[in-house]
Amino acid sequence: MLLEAKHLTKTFGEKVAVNAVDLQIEKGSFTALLGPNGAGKSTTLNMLIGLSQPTAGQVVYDQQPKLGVVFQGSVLDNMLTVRENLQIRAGQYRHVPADRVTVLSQQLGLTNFMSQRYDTLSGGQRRRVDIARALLNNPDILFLDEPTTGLDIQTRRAIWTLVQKLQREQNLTVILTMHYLDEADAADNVIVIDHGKVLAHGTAAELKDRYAADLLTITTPDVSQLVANIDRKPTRVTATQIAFNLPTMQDALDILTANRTLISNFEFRPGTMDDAFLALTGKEMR
Ligand SMILES: Nc1ncnc2c1ncn2[C@@H]1O[C@H](COP(=O)(O)OP(=O)(O)OP(=O)(O)O)[C@@H](O)[C@H]1O
Repeated sequence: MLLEAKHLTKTFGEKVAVNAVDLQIEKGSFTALLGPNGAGKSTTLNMLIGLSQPTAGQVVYDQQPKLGVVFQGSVLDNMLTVRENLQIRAGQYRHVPADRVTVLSQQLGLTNFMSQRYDTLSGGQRRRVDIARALLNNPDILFLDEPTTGLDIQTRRAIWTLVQKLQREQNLTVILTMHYLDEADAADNVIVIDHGKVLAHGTAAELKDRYAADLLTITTPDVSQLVANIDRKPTRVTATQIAFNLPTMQDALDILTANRTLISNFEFRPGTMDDAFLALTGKEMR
């Protein structure tokens, strides 16, 4: 185990921001802390990186791994170019190889805008530079606090591809917080947090299996006959449609085959991370 949090707790006055959170992080894994605004994600992250002291509980690191952190707000200088920013930061570490900035700029696709001032970059370009900055000291664990918030969908995908590539190719351990549920698919380990507590954890597929039923919607000329035929409680019935939450796709196939003649159309949708999140927290992702 590379990193373990035991009963991690943080209170601000009366407010319990993080409540006895247990976490286990394996080397080379990709962990996503998922939760709505105010769930306690950033507070947890800040304790893991040592920026904030837990009120109770502890963070235990195996050996002394090097940490890289991408904060929500950038820590780079707007008035300097990308190259200047990275070189100045590289100079603040000991033992950073002379070609590190060049290597990272190639790896992260920054070469075209190295001479551009940081404040003239697009959101996605900035985020890539922020990630390069966090990788200067060749960290064992990369922490990212909501790295894709505020970016458009294509840029978000590009950032995910990049982070996954770093994880796979360099066996980097990645821990991040996120808001967009569809992106949790990339993680090996999704930890759903709300009100400072871990509500569930597992792979995205496990969470979907456990908390997000598949949805079968059938369009039929005879709703009442179909209701009578099927020995399950529908989740929704209209004049022409009937919908069921089902544990597996096989259940959907059974219903469709047995009622073929009554079906004019159907839609089958596997459970999504949004469904799982809704089931776990009782609220839509904000
Ligand atoms: N320094 C502080 N003083 C008082 N309350 C705080 C402080 N920092 C965080 N909190 C509270 O603790 C709770 C958890 O905040 P935190 O920033 O960890 O949430 P989050 O899950 O990261 O939310 P977001 O997705 O909005 O960033 C919130 O209710 C927040 O208002």
